[in-house]
Formats: sequence, C-alpha cells, structure tokens
Amino acid sequence: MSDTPSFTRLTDLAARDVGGAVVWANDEFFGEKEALIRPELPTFSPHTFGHKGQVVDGWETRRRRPGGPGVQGTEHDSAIIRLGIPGVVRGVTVDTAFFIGNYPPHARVEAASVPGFPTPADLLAAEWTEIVPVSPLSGDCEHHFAVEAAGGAERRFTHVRLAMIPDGGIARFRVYGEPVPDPRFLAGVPVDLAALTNGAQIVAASNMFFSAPENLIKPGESRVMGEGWETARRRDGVGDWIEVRLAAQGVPAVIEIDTANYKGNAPDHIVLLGADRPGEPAGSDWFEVIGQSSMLPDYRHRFRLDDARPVTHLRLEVRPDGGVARLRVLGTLTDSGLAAVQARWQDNA
Ligand SMILES: NC(=O)NC(NC(N)=O)C(=O)[O-]
Repeated sequence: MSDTPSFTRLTDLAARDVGGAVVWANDEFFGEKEALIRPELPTFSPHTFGHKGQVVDGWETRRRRPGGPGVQGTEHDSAIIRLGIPGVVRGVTVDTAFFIGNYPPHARVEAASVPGFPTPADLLAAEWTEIVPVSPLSGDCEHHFAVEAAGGAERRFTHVRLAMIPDGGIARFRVYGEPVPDPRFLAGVPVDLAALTNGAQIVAASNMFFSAPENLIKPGESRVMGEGWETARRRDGVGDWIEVRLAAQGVPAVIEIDTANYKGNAPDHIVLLGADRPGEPAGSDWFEVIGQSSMLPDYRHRFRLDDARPVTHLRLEVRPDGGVARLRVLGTLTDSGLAAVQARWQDNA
C-alpha cells in the first residue's frame, strides 16, 4: 500500500478542477459528498464541532440503523460521481485520511457509460460494471486499486459509483485514467488542441517542484498561483520545459501563454517548438513554432500563427525558470488527426 503505483501519474478524471461532480449519495449526514473530489489534500482540525458533529473534510455518512434515516432501500452507502473527462479508467485511490474510528471496512467501485445528460434517477437505473471488487480498507490510509480492462476490452466510462460498506467516512476518491474525447465535438471546428478535455497529455517536464505541469492544460482560468505550473528556482542557466502530446495531429492558429498570478516569478522569455510524429513519442525533430519571446508577469500572451505546419507535439521552453498558468493551442485537426480521434472513440465504445 505504501508504494504509489504508476497509474496515479495519469489524469484524475473525477477531480473537480477538470469538471467532475458528485451527483448523488444516499446519505451525507456528517460530511458533504462533494469533498470526495476536491483536488487539495484532505485536512483535519481536531475537536471542531458543528451542529451535526465533528467537522470533517470528506464524505461521511451517519451510523446505519435498520429502518433509520438515510438508509431506505440501500444495503450500504454509496455515491455517484460524474467524470469531468470521460475516459478509460486505469486505477482508483480511496483515501480514508483522518477517518480512524469511523472508516468503512470495505469499498467497491463500479463504472457506467451513460450518454446525454442523465439525471440521478437515470444513473441509478443504469447498467453498472464492477471495476474494483469489494475490498478491505483501513483507517487513515490511501488505498490504490488498479483497474483491469473488463473482459479484456477497454471501455470509456462517464460515471463511477463508490460504495462504502456498510457506512463511514472517505476523505478523497481519485479516478485515474486516459481521456477519450467524443470526436463529434472536434470535427470541423477550431478547438484547443492542447486541452486535457480534448485528449491532450503532458508527456514530459523538466521540473514540477511547486505545481504540476498538467495544470497548464486544465479547463478554466487559473485562479491562484498554485493552479498553474511552477518550477523551482534554477541556478544552472539551462531552462525549464514541458512537452505536450496534442489531442491529435492539428494545425495551430492561435497560441495563448498565460502567466496569470505569476507576478514575481514569471519566466523571462519562452520558445515554442513543434514536432509532427503521429503515433510516436516526440523525438529530437523539433522545429520552431514561436521564436524567442519576452514574457510579462501576470499576462495572457497571444500569438497568431499564419501558415503553421501540422503538429502532434509541442515543447514549451521557459527561461530561465518560473511559472506559466495556462497553455492554449487553438487550431483545427487535420483529416488524419480526426481519423485517429474517431478510431480511439470506436475502440473504447
Ligand atoms: N467523533 C466523530 O467523528 N463522530 C462521528 N462523526 C462525526 N463527524 O461527528 C461518528 O459517529 O463517526
């Protein structure tokens, strides 16, 4: 349990900051269900009581009593989470941090793929596939469970259901996996080729001391410094960088490099390189997309590209170091890029 498995380096598809939501729970008497998907680490303030009991940073149900409130029609407590980014699930983490006398002894996870805009009633009636069987939990502990492809076939899921058996508290729930975007929303319109929600992925980074490079391509604005990508102070003059694999091959038209909230720690300048290697990791065949350009603190820098070449990967170099909040790459998929997105969609239907 102490070794952190590699799937935890994938995107947390359920996190609130990528659009996840806890849409239903049969009970949340002591702790609200939405806490499950907060991106921040859980906290605890001992001997802090509200009208309902100890204040907790997690989803916590009441003690189940036969025929008592909150338990009608259920065998155990459960919550349904809408993934912010539908995709293939590779593993989950159930974190019982700070729940010691009140952790659930077992958990189980199921997943479903429900099209459209399902209501909680639609979800309760949906067909669910078990992705983590009933498994023992201990108190105040992170539990990592790898998810095997059901029957050997990979599936794109839109929702997961977390059961705690029979009741208790869970601080955080992470659902790690690979986004699988719906090609209908990427065909024939300008899109952000670097967006996590469109299937882009950060594949390498020089440094992530203060915050994760994946933040660069998350949805929405970066509201505070901690929501961007910030490196440690460099003393070697080498410079920091990230590499992003785009949603698929596309032609970029407008690039945004936003240093929002980096006021005393924006990079001095950047260079943006591109590579066109469909189906392969980017190698050393980089070409210039944006030449050396000065950066201002706390500023959304926009660059218009004319006659750009198709790219599958971009490499953002920041010199000498510092923070960048967001990288946006507005452009259109090429025919072969769209075909790749469609093939992935069909493979995971
Ligand atoms: N001291 C507690 O935490 N008690 C109860 N929980 C809360 N949150 O008050 C309980 O019964 O699990």
